[in-house]
Amino acid sequence: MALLQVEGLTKSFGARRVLRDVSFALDEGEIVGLVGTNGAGKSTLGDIVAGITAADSGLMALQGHPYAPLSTEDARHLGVGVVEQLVHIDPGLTVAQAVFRGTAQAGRPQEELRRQAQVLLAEVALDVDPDTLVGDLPHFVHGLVETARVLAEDTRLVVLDEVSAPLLPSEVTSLHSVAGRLSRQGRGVLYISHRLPEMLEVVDRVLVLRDGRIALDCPSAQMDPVRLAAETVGEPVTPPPPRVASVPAPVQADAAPARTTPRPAASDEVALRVRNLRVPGAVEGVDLLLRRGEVIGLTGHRSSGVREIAGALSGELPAITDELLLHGEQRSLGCTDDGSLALPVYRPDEDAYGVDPGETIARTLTQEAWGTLTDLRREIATLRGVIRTVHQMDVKTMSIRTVFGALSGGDQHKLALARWMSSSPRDVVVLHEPTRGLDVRARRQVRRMLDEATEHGTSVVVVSVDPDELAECCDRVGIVADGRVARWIDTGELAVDAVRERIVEAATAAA
Ligand SMILES: Nc1ncnc2c1ncn2[C@@H]1O[C@H](COP(=O)(O)OP(=O)(O)OP(=O)(O)O)[C@@H](O)[C@H]1O
Repeated sequence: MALLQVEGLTKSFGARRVLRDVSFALDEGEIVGLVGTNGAGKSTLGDIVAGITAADSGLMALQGHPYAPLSTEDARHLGVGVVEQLVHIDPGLTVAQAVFRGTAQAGRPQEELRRQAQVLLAEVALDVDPDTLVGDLPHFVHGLVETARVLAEDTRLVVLDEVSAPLLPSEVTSLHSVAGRLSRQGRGVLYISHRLPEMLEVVDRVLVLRDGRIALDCPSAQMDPVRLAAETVGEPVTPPPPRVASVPAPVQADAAPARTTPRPAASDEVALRVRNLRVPGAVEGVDLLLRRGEVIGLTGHRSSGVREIAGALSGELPAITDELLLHGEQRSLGCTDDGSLALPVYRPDEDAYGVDPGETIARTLTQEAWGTLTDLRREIATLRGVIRTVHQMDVKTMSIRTVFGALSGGDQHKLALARWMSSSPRDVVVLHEPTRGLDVRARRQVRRMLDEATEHGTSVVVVSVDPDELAECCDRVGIVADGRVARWIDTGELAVDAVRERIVEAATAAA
């Protein structure tokens, strides 16, 4: 008997029919991957299973009994837990209180909860003091706190909605160990992710949600990331084009044969030169050279200093250098005078991206104040621009008057990034995880956005945990360890998966 049986689920939001006829089964001890494009309805399906939202029609059964949860509490009571894509935990709670909130143990003495929380946090490989306030934790940790909360309960089925999205490969491995343990205990896991190569390492079976239906239900052993990406979007997916080398590169055994429209090479002009960058207690002496039109990546473990390097460049952290040149001009760091460097920085997990979630797509993407559009031709051009962006980014919506907050997580991120890229000065920018939570097509679109920006002379520093993102977007990737760049990897003429492997290897070796 299946642990969860789903038959003919449908769900619409207004005129948008998201789930048309979804049927699948998930067995005890099975880890099942759920993939689909942004806005395909993965979270909606996960939310229905977890009692967050109700289906319009269709049936579910849990261990053979009719299952129609009225709320998350109801679902939890029946043995179904969820870690939502956008985790909201009261920042005033301690980690121990957060782990046990809403559970049967919540009323137990604090010291007991503290001890139990420590065990659960170790299980999700989270090295934080249970007395830490949630508000003092970095955002990426919240999903792991929620995962510990699910473990605290006697759940039979767990929905993990993009929990891996902000995690380093080593942290994803720990998450996978948790999923493996759940599976060995006979519990089921519905695992939603856009990080396909990693997902295929842990799931037993993969479901592709397309056009409101399960378009493919396939054992993971018969699937590879490229085919899965194609199944997700319903057409073949070409790898992103490489940078044109200014000097022809020697042919490599793992060179990518099929990439055709290359990104133009960066110019020789230096956009940013940093010598001996130091951030007290975190960065020991980093040299950076960023050419005009170049995209460099930086990655490393949480304590490697990578975030602090980015923080220093954006002027958020006090730092010192022996030399700092921005387009040949001497600059200073970490001070507030006119000569200080404060590179514009984009982060996907900033509160609602600085966007009002109740504002329409049209207004969100329109840079001018709405009331000032008095010239009809300009107004039409502006709205055309909005529609073009929505199309290019493949945003699933019925109208540009849809409010931003009603879009799927990935669609929100795409538009927020497009808005940010078009508004910030096109010079040198820092992007944190520009493709986080995006489907393969949207990732290509972001890559095109970066190509366009670099063609206009913008130079980019990408800070990321995701080896695929770094391999797809960057010309060079610096592996940061112990406050220094331990190694640079040239993505040059290599195939994306070969670059990815090198990044993972180098990052693991440097950790
Ligand atoms: N509360 C809501 N009100 C209106 N529309 C909604 C609501 N929740 C979801 N939708 C719409 O349902 C569709 C599916 O959203 P969902 O979040 O399930 O997609 P997803 O596959 O999880 O996407 P992503 O990969 O971007 O997270 C989207 O078009 C979204 O705009």
